[in-house]
Amino acid sequence: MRLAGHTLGTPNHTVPQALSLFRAAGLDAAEVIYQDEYKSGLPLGDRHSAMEALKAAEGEDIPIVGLTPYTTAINSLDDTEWHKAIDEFRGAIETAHLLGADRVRVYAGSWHPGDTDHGARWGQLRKALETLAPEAQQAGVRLCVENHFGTMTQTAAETAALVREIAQPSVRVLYDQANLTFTHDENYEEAFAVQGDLIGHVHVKDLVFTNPNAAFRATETARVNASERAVRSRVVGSGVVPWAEILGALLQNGYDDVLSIELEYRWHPQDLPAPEDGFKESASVLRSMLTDLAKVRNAR
Ligand SMILES: O=C1C[C@@H](O)[C@H](O)[C@@H](O)C1=O
Repeated sequence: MRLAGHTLGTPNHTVPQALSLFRAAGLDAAEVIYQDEYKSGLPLGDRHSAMEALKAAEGEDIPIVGLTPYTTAINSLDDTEWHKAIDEFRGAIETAHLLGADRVRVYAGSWHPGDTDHGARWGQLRKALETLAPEAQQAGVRLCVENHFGTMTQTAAETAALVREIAQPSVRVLYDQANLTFTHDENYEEAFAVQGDLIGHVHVKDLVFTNPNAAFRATETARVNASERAVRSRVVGSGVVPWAEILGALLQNGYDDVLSIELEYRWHPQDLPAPEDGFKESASVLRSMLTDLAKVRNAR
């Protein structure tokens, strides 16, 4: 497996500074946010910033393997909004190609309690992915639909259903067990049962519950706001997500690729150590879990 740092964890670093931090933390690669006005991200369609990031990535020997747009309007019923969202994804695919990154995160539109027209919005989402899939394929990029609250694929079952409906190799699942855990959806065994064969990318983070019985609620998509949280973010290995077992299940399902460490320092810095320490600790915990798994496998 290759360990990547996600720039969600480095809000106060420019992209080149974040790449240097990831190298110092012992990581192998980077996933970079693709969004305007975020210090640790690449602005939409900004070729110059992308080329600077590429130069820094080559200098640090930390390849940028993924981009993370925050676009949500791919399930919009408004034609202008929908086309704008498609164009944003086209920009992300083109930028990923320029950087040599082979994956782009996809939010399955926007979907919140009380929203209506599920069928029509799902149709727009399908149309968006069917439009973008061949373009992504051509660019050597896979579109990874995340298990994510505030979208139409909060659960693993919904994510798998969408990806199976699209049925294109360039559209895969972005597996995020921490999201599934704090929304009280599938546990890892249930998640693998429905989407284990579809995984194209993985986000790694951890948490503890402050109130395990509180029903999940999020009015936003990019984050759960402070007043709605029933969890605290933790460094991988010090929360409730069973990462050693999940890594074993990933390998068993044939996923031996990037694990992207998503320290949620951008949103919840009070819960986490400074990124310099948080990424180093995460890398060391994950490497030790992987070493233990390799020992067990070799002993068979
Ligand atoms: O799983 C996630 C949690 C959010 O905090 C973050 O903004 C988002 O990008 C994500 O992937």
